[in-house]
Amino acid sequence: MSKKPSKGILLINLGTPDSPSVADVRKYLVEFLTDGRVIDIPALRRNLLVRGIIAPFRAPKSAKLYQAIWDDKTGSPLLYYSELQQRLLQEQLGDDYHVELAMRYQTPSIASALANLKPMNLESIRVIPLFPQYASASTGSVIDKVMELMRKWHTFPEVSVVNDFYDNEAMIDVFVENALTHQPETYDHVLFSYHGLPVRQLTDVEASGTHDCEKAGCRERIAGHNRYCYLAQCYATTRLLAQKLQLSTEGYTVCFQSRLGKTPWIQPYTSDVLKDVAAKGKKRLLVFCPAFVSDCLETIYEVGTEYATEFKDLGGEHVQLVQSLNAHPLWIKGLQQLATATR
Ligand SMILES: C=CC1=C(C)c2cc3[nH]c(cc4nc(cc5[nH]c(cc1n2)c(C)c5CCC(=O)O)C(CCC(=O)O)=C4C)c(C)c3C=C
Ligand SMILES: [Fe+2]
Ligand SMILES: [Fe+2]
Repeated sequence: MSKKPSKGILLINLGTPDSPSVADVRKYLVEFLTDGRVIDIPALRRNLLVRGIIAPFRAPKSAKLYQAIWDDKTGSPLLYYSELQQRLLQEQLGDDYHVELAMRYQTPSIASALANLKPMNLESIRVIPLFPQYASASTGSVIDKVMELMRKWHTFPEVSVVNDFYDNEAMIDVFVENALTHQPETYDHVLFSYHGLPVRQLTDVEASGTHDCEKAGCRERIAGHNRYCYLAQCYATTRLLAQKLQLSTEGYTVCFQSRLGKTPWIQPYTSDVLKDVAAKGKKRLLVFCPAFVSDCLETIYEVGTEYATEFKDLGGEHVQLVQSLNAHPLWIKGLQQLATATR
């Protein structure tokens, strides 16, 4: 007879449309982009902008991109790999644990995952937002939503949250192992391309509300004052990867992709870096996307197709995306460590 679980683990990733149809992509974009932590402008303006302009114009274009990465059998790569991670982590943790998966936007929802966990009368629930580096727009939004929903519970198990894991050893080792399958020494340059963010979303990283990455030295070090700065965490992840790969500082560049809108986002932008490295005569690029634990639209399409085409148009020869952590057994061990560690 199998034991009743006493501990709950809630894995939460960003979310993906239910299908690559324009209607489902529009529904996804509306839910995602009307989140005040993602587009951090006053609610009325945000709603008008997203519902009236961004979603109607972006949905048909994004739907085409989703159609390009959608698998006939397994659907969205992000959901496919997230479900695999949930299943494999459950197998790894055994009967004492119950592992749920949720998406911040669309399905499976955080509300449904919590509704599954609530009647289990668990001793503890650990929430693991699947974003290695902390940002208010990603991890912050997940925690906000979980708190909003759990606030209504009458009794609480012991609740804990993993707020970041930018230096997780298993994560670093899997990216390195995946890169080694491509013989990194045969590339002219390495890019570490992270998801971008509007610069203004980093000012509240310090309680004064005046955090400035250049003054705080976020590209060089991570310490108490910039502990929760997304940019500082991206550079810290990069230093660990570069060290393990024995890359010289001239051999790689950190950059930020997926910019939306006209306000300044954190720089350098990946598309500008592609121009720079092409102008320097580099022909073969190896690209890591260490802000994602699963391959998704931003890795498979934006890097693997869009940036690869852009680079070739600039005179480059080849862009090789390093596969994400996906269902790598060592990453499942990394998840197990995040699920069980007390730190
Ligand atoms: C203001 C806009 C956006 C912010 C801020 C933002 C932050 C952010 N996003 C991720 C992770 C993912 N984003 C993905 C897709 C995606 N992101 C935005 C916009 C912002 N993201 C849009 C509009 C989209 C949809 C696709 C498109 O239309 O271009 C994905 C992929 C999802 C998938 O289905 O495959 C991920 C993952 C992080 C980690 C983050 C903050 C650091
Ligand atoms: Fe995004
Ligand atoms: Fe910073």
